[in-house]
Amino acid sequence: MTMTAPRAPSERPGDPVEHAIEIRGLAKSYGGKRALDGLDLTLPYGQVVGLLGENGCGKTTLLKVLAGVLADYEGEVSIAGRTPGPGSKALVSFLPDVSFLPDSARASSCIELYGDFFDDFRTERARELIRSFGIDESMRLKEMSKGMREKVQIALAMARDARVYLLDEPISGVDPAARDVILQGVLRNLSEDSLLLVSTHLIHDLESILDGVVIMREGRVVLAGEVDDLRAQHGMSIDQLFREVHR
Ligand SMILES: Nc1ncnc2c1ncn2[C@@H]1O[C@H](COP(=O)(O)OP(=O)(O)OP(=O)(O)O)[C@@H](O)[C@H]1O
Repeated sequence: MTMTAPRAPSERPGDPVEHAIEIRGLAKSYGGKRALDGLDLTLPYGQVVGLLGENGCGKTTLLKVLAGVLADYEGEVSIAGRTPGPGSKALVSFLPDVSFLPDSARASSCIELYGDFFDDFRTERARELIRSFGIDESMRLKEMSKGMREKVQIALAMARDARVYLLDEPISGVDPAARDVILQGVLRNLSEDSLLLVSTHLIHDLESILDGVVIMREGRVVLAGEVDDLRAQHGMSIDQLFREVHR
């Protein structure tokens, strides 16, 4: 499945286009269980794309392969022009769906940790985001609720100047009233030539910020496209379309 973006002004007709993500025939099994089953996907820079699909269809597995966390897969995968691995991690900001920061650390120490680790990390941006999400950076993570920890992790992921952001279920623990504040913070810090790929079950909350959508089923992509085109073609919201695909 392929999604296209308008040509950047610097590109000339005939130039080879570097896509943010290019995947051909991706397969990944856990023991005998097939989680990804010959998945094809091409995504351009400059978009916010929602990754949708029922429980167990392979969203997290796909994001882990793209992030360079899972290496034993079959097929061809390119992200930001590189094979996922140590070389791609400098260009790709990955937010996993589990808490990965030391529990006893204060948010301020996590900011320092990220600053030491990633050349593209912007400390002031992280501070501003954490503040705008209503978190006191002197708090320890273990004193925070699940939603507060999620906010810190989102702020850290978005404070990098990455080419591709991969967010796995970023706002599932955040209360509905705060979700808009978080999403606006995410968009505010997203450069126009980056790709943001975000997996979610909260289609209704995210639909307004999405340029594109990828719908997965049983380890493959069953539908991908620009949200405006899909809404016009099918005469329904993305939320309704998702339900139709899974009926
Ligand atoms: N570490 C693992 N060991 C064995 N099987 C796994 C492992 N991780 C995932 N699976 C299996 O791979 C399949 C895809 O799982 P994955 O977590 O990628 O789905 P998902 O679409 O992210 O689901 P959800 O929406 O529930 O988060 C599932 O059948 C799951 O049981």
